[in-house]
Amino acid sequence: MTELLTSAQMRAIEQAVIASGTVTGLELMERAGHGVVGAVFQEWPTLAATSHKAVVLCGPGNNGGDGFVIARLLKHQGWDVDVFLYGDPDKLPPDARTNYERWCELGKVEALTEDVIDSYAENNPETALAVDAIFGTGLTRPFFSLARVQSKLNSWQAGSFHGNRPKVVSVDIPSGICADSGVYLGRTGTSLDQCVRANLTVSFHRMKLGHVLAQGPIGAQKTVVADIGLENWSHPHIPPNDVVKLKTGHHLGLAKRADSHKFSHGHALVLSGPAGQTGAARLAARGALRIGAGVVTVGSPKSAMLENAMQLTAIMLAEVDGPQALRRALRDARINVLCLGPALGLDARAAKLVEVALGAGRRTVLDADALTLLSRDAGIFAKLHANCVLTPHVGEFKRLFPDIAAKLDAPAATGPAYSKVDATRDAAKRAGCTVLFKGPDTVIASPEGRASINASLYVRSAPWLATAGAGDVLAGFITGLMARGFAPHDAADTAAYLHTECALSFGAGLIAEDLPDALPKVFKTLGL
Ligand SMILES: NC(=O)C1=CN([C@@H]2O[C@H](COP(=O)(O)OP(=O)(O)OC[C@H]3O[C@@H](n4cnc5c(N)ncnc54)[C@H](OP(=O)(O)O)[C@@H]3O)[C@@H](O)[C@H]2O)[C@@H](O)CC1
Ligand SMILES: [K+]
Repeated sequence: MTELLTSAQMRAIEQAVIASGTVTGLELMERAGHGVVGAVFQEWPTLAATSHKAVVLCGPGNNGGDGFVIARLLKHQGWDVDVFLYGDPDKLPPDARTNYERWCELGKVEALTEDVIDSYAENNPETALAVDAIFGTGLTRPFFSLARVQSKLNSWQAGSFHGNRPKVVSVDIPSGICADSGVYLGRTGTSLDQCVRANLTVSFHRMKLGHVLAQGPIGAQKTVVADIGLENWSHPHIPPNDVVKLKTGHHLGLAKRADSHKFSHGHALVLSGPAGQTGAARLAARGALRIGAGVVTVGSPKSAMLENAMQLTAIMLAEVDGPQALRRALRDARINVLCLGPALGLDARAAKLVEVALGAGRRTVLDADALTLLSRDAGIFAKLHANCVLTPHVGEFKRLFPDIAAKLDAPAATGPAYSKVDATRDAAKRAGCTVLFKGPDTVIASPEGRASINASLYVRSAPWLATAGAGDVLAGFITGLMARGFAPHDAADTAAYLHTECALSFGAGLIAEDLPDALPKVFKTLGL
């Protein structure tokens, strides 16, 4: 796990460390500049080998201040550096102003206007590096007057000026992206083309939420984090649940004890749909078994018993034709988790099964059709409890929480914009249970405000996961982990992490059946 910070949290950390007297804001800015230059040289060793030409675009705040530091450091290494400033130098905040003045001893500063890039790119084809230090975590509203600068920077990088393609590095976050939401703060209806698209983004201390949410990763392309010496100042006065965690492969708690037996790892019951619609439940059941549930049973309607029996081996089969049968099955207290939804159906039987399952109060994963049933019946929705996990994709989320989804979809005119984390937290609070809101930026939130993200982004990008049945397997993974005793939130974020790892491990050509079977290899990689 690592933390993803908001702008306000980053500012609080920065202010606390400065107030402690251990470091000044100016020193932090210097470290930030060094961090960017170091990251650039590491990313492109040819740039480190000899001096080149760079253009540094500075904005009116401390992001611009970092830009002046970078310009100075490159100049000291023999680079030819041109610097542009958007805004009035006299209005720069103190540390940025100091670095502006230090730069002025080395070179000139020209005004950054809308048309700068056109003429600059025409006249400076040898430029190897463009530094985007226009706005960072302080961007709170769209900056219309520079919209052309951003889009021209993108075309330049794409080679539209005589084929010259400078590398673009964004300082902290691509200018235009809201650091708290990843939302591009642009003119309504403008395209993302007008957000800076970097080749590399260098953030400080921790990634911000905007690096993994919404359009942030499209702008950032690749994000690295520079250490600016704030490590022991993680989050003073910031309540732990306010800090969003990015799931990583550390401390997943997946090892099994040598002296355990199958029932110490729980018994999951996955309810199947009618004949002809049984594959999804079996995918979920296989996922639950592979991830380590001790026993998994598919509860099948009478009509589908033969169909299920012909395709199940290690997974058990029980006839659960309707709500009465489910009540009977639940007399077995060893069944500690239920999974409902994958191709369950949308008829009265299915609705009744969801109602009975929720009434049992056991750990319950609700996916697919079960989510649609919840969105149709407020009475059933009201039965959700803290042991449930909902796993909506964006369409299901819209049906379940239409007002929250509308707020998330509304074009953002100001920052911090309402984010997917905000939306998932609000949804979890309303539902009274854990919500896993799927996407490349899967957000998991619980009613008390805890939130984490599984990012299938950057080097973990897993486009082959967009395949039929992958969601059923994810529901099964969560089910299996809850059977093993994981709390709902932990089960959901660990399952989402492993789901992506399975896709990455299998690679191209992945179909849903491959996901559970990729788990042993993933476990081995994790040292299990
Ligand atoms: N935190 C740390 O530990 C460290 C932070 N560091 C660096 O500081 C950066 C944060 O600096 P920051 O707070 O000064 O914000 P920044 O992004 O430069 O912009 C704010 C300025 O832009 C203005 N402005 C905003 N929107 C606008 C618009 N649409 N159009 C026009 N103007 C607009 C806004 O004006 P205002 O809203 O006040 O009117 C204000 O003047 C951070 O990203 C990192 O790079 C590092 O040095 C090391 C340690
Ligand atoms: K920037």
